[in-house]
Amino acid sequence: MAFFPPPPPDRQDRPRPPRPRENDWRLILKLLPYTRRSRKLLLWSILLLLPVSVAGAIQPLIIGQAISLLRSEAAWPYLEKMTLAQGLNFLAVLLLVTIIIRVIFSATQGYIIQQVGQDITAQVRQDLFTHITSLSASFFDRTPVGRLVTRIASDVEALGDVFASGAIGVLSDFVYFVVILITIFSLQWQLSLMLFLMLIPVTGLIIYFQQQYRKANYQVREELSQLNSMLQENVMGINVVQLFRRERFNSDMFRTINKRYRMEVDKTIFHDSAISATLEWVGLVAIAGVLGLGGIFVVKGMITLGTLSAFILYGRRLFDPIRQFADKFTMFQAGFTAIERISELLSEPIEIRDPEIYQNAISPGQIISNNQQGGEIRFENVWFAYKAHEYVLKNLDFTIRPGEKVALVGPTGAGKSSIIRLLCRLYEPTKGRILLDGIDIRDIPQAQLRRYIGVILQESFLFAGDIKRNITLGEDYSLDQVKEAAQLTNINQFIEELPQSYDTVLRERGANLSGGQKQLLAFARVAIRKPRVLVLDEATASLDVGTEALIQQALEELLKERTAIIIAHRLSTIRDVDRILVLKRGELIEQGSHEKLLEQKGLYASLYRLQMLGAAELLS
Ligand SMILES: Nc1ncnc2c1ncn2[C@@H]1O[C@H](COP(=O)(O)OP(=O)(O)OP(=O)(O)O)[C@@H](O)[C@H]1O
Repeated sequence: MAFFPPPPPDRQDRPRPPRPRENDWRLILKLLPYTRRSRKLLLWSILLLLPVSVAGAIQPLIIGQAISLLRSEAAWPYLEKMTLAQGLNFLAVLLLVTIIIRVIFSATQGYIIQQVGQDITAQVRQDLFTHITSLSASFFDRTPVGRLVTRIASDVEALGDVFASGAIGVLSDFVYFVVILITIFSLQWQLSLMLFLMLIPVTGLIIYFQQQYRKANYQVREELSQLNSMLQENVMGINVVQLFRRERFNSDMFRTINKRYRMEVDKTIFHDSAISATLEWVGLVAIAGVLGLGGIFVVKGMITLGTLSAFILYGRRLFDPIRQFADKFTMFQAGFTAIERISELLSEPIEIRDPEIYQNAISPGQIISNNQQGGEIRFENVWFAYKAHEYVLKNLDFTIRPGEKVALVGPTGAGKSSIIRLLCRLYEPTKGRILLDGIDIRDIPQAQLRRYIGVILQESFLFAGDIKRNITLGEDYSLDQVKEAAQLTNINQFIEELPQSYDTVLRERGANLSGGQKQLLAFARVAIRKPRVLVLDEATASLDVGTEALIQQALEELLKERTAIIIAHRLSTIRDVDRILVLKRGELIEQGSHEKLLEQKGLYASLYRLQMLGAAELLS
């Protein structure tokens, strides 16, 4: 059986309803540490807000003054001292200056903020990657890969958008809004008050639509994760899909999820459009109001036509930041959803940790005395359950001596692979403990533990990249060491016959190699690390007879003076091991040499007889 088991069936279930949401402010606070590195740049972009807003806010005032000049109404005192042409020229230059300030400063601010946004996004992406790769195997049992990919890719992207154009944009809209409010109230309070009062229903609507949009958006992201999971699963399992003619069936399933996704997206579009339309409408009503009330004031001589013109422009500009906020709001809400989902993932506990006090951690080799070889494995009353109370390993208690070769045998699902997963600390025992050379494996740093134990699975994963890197896996080994390992595992000749030898690039998952070649590479990968304990989980099952002969020879070399645990369904391949442990439903029911177990006439003997019978029938 494969080392990493298939996902439990409930994995593809419909998304769980969203958890109770965290307060938006608390979500933003979670991001604050990420801004630390960019503090200076952020400060600069905030400082630029004021000149940009003031320059924007005085433009209607300048236009109003120009109209007052043209109509010979009261204007600013120093304008009245000038001729009409001088006054208009002065106002035109002033307007130009405000435009230039706005263009230059906003562009600079935009550039700075994009940089900060990208920096923060990169940090979050990195943290997520590091965190995800540190999570235990049980987390991956319950989380579809597509969901993780969505979080690292599109959720982080949505977060980046918030920073790149949203966060400071909203702040700048707010500052602009406040500066305009102060300006208009100092110009004419009745008209200003009317404009201000119109903002109250708008705010109410924004809050309502914000909530609706947020809900819909959370579902959109969940459905997108489902969509990606399904896509990923179908691509990974494309052979099965095609061999079993599941194309149409899977396509129908995909259509259902796709439809659900589209329906959720429709909801977000509805709320998004509703808010823009409402704002547009309220903005127009506000201008009509200003015209009506302002017209009366002009007739009564309370204000000049210049001031009224300025107010009409302000009417639009006051709603501009709100309209822009509404536009960004979509992105902002998507960003909040993204932060929520990302922080959910970041707060996923790392269950398997290195010992607290790292310095005190011991490596198994350290305690081996000179006359001892090392590599003793001891399971001490080990119980283990993937799901609470459903024990798949029950009270296992055995010792494997240094250098001993032990085979694990038992029917499917007996718990053989689980034993190995516990030994490598991919999972922790529910009860009991596992000792390596007398040390609890929880006290051994994981890096050392994994170096001490070399595991070869039935199907080894190869990465896209060259052959050498697939053997070294990024560690510091010389080409000679790589060659030596390849020679030991009989794959050297094959590699050297390739056009680029050790630099030959493998496609993703080693798609350009045969199953046997992949397996031989996996052997080399372990051989170069010279582990004390060797674990083979059905490692030779996928090899043809010729390759197996090659491997058998390599194995003999590899197994010399090493402790080894071998899982093999073909019992003929494990006859020569020192001891066979027979498992049934998680319990150790027999142990001994091949001959001794045959004499016992227990489960092993009947399994062996069955296999021999099968082989004889095949031969006849
Ligand atoms: N990730 C998992 N989550 C839940 N249950 C699991 C998981 N992996 C395995 N199991 C269950 O644990 C039991 C033991 O599985 P294990 O893979 O250890 O068996 P095995 O003896 O290696 O089987 P095989 O001979 O088929 O490889 C099985 O009943 C299996 O269904």
